[in-house]
Amino acid sequence: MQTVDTLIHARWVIPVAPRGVVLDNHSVAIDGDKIIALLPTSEAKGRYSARHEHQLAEHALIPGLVNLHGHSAMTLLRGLADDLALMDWLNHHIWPAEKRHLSDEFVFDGTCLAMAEMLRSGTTTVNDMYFFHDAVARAGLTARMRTVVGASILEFPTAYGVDAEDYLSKAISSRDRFIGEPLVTFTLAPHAPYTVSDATFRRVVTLAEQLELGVHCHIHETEEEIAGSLKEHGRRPLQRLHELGLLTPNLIAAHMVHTTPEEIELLARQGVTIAHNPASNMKLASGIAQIQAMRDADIAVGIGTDGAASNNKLDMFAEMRLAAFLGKVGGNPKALPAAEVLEMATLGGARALGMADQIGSITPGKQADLAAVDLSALETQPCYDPISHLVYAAGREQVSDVWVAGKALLQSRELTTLNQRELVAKARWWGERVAKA
Ligand SMILES: CSC[C@H]1O[C@@H](n2cnc3c(O)ncnc32)[C@H](O)[C@@H]1O
Ligand SMILES: [Zn+2]
Repeated sequence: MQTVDTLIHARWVIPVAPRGVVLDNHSVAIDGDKIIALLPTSEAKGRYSARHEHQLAEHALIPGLVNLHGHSAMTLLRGLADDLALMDWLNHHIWPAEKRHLSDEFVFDGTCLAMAEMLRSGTTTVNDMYFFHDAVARAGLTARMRTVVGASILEFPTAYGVDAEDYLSKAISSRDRFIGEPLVTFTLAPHAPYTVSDATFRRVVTLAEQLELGVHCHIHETEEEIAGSLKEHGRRPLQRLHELGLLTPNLIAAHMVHTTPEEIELLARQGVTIAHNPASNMKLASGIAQIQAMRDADIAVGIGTDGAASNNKLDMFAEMRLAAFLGKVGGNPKALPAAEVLEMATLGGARALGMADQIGSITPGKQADLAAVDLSALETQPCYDPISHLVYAAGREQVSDVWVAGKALLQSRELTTLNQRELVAKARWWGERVAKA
């Protein structure tokens, strides 16, 4: 008998790679931060003894979900401005509120609140993009959630920086302070083609190459963005970014709602990856991204929630369902089937982040980032196909347990690293200040 840290016995294990596989009555053995074995429960019980053993008799065990595009701290601005188009929402509501209220403390508290919500929804990795990068990283370390800190860069002053040089230097020093933290990594996050100059994009390309950092940017989110670029630059944003050298496999393009067939070919040729944000794209009336066409072109696509002020949930189960449904509204019911959508929400995100060797599937040798979903609820009975239920029927409240790097962060729906009561009290406190101003 080999002693390991944790043994999880599940009714179903859905490893995600290979796509669509459901393993009945299987177990996952974890030692330290890694998955060391995936095997039938009958064999696991004879081969391993464990310090922590979990019987998940009616659960599906899946890789932790990867939220490929978020602005975590915007939980504290949720519900402040709804039913608006993107630029009206940003210019007249969100940017003024961010200018008035953002601080290191606001971003730390808002990000912890978001992480609590995400962990309770089975999300184990967030690819964030916001201001006060140290606060985001500290929240990730506090929650022990896998965090990719998108160090935002734009041209105009905010509560965090004065100009592009200032944001860039803050990005680099934040990244230097957290080097060596296994759960925290950085990307450079130029906000969007309409807020970042050619010169700054060129600096981002050079720095990303020098420091081996990914790049995360909102691109082709609205028709207005494209019209503005044609007027100002004489070309569509994607063409402009291509000429500036941005289009590489290191780029995560968030939204990419409006694309021509030639642009999909270009994205595929350049190896750009996409963060699909179905709820935010619908709520801001931005449009429907051509995800099936992108998948047909072999583009890596992951799924994101965007911020809680434009979604208004941080619920990857809701996003999976919407992604599958939006895939079909063009008339093809076979577009984006459940198994492919689950793959997008896990391995697709991991691929986009360049982390597919570490996370995104239940594979021995990878990090033990896992979520257990209790399918015994009446809403998910009977169960012919757990992948169908995960995408089409289950809700985030059915997530019972979550592990990141082998550590249990949610146990029977109780958070272990974050204090739920404190988070609620702080959210109320911030809410009163925001409502007053
Ligand atoms: C530069 S960091 C984040 C910056 O982006 C704003 N934001 C939030 N959601 C969106 C979106 O869908 N498109 C563009 N910008 C967005 C957020 O409020 C911050 O100012
Ligand atoms: Zn966004």
